[in-house]
Amino acid sequence: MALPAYDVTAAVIERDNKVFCARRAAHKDLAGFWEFPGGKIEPSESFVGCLQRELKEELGIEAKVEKYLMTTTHQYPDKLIRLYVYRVAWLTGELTCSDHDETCWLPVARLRELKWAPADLPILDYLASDSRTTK
Ligand SMILES: Nc1nc2c([nH]c(=O)n2[C@@H]2O[C@H](COP(=O)(O)OP(=O)(O)OP(=O)(O)O)[C@@H](O)[C@H]2O)c(=O)[nH]1
Repeated sequence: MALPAYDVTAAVIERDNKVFCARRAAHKDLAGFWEFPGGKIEPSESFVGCLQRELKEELGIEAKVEKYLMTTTHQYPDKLIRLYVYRVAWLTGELTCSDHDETCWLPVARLRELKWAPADLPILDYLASDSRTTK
């Protein structure tokens, strides 16, 4: 039987030359793994609309989705994830985390110190080679 497939958006938010990282909480799948904030696209929702909604729900911020960066696909044992990654500017709102159990800001060169969700590893490669991202 075919595994379920999900379209998921994820945000690379940079401030002061550091990237925002969030750890999946104990009640979630992939608990303890780090990820970029975002979530599953709901029916008839746009990718940008999904990301803005998720960032409002999870972090309490209004965000401007600035640029599409990449898509990465990963087959987990129980599902296929297609991750659509965008560079996002944090516009307003105090960043408070309701969905993750830990967060941090790291320069791109240090992102690999965290244990990332396997689907995210190509994103780290992308950021390391992206001239716009501060290393
Ligand atoms: N948001 C996000 N999800 C990721 C990343 N990497 C990755 O493998 N995923 C996977 O993509 C899926 C996103 O689901 P989610 O649980 O965060 O999304 P959601 O809040 O919309 O869904 P829910 O209502 O089922 O909890 C999870 O299976 C998660 O493990 C990432 O960097 N960001």
